[in-house]
Amino acid sequence: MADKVLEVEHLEKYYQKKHVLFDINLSIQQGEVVTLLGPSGSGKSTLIRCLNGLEEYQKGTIIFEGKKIVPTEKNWQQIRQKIGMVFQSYDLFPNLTVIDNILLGPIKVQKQDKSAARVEAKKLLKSVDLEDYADVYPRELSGGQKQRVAIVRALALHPDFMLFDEVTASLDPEMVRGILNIIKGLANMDNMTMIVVTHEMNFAQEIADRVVFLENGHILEQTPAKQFFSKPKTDRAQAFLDSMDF
Ligand SMILES: Nc1ncnc2c1ncn2[C@@H]1O[C@H](COP(=O)(O)OP(=O)(O)OP(=O)(O)O)[C@@H](O)[C@H]1O
Repeated sequence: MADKVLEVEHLEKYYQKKHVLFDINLSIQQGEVVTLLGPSGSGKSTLIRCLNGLEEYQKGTIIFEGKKIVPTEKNWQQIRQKIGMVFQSYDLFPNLTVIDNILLGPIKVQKQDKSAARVEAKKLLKSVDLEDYADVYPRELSGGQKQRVAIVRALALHPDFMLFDEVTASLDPEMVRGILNIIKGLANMDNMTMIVVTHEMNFAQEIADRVVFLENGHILEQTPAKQFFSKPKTDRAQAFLDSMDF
């Protein structure tokens, strides 16, 4: 049986008094691609931010590769380096060139060898058709190009686990396919474990091994993707799929 990468048990999350995640239980194996689906406001972003240590949580445990993720404890920065995250909003540093955005983490945080990290960054840029953009600033890039840089920046840290949060939501339609194809390529790599939050149902169907369906902060079902998209277990998930027009 494949190794367990992530184990979430009885997770509860509040924003002040607002209870937003309820008794979340989730177990992900190495190489598994999970899409996290659910209506707007159901808690998808909050859940993956908790998994990456970006949000504190109030109850339960998150164990990543055998280590507990607790944002208030010292070791979480180290654990987090193994988890790559790409957001809807790119979050590139505007005052750094593309290559410096990519190299910041590998060199400053991970202390990778500078010249080797640069060679690898260039290779990764080439893999997303941006080899000529290493020395430009983010403001000179289109949304799709910025998102490709953000993906490369995450990959340069050699993550074991990737989290994608609505990464095509801010993009013009003609940019979306290119980004989805890159993620699809990653999903097909052996041993790349990922959680993808998306509203692109055809894409979710193409890449997912399993669907986790969230509503109002509760996991209503966790179903193999094939089954989910042909006949989900719950009426709520069926209603969600019916509303998605795909
Ligand atoms: N920083 C915050 N402070 C207070 N409440 C928040 C905060 N962030 C999110 N929420 C609330 O938590 C709930 C879950 O939000 P979240 O963004 O996780 O949902 P989502 O499923 O990712 O939504 P969407 O698909 O629209 O991005 C919502 O009710 C939201 O209003």
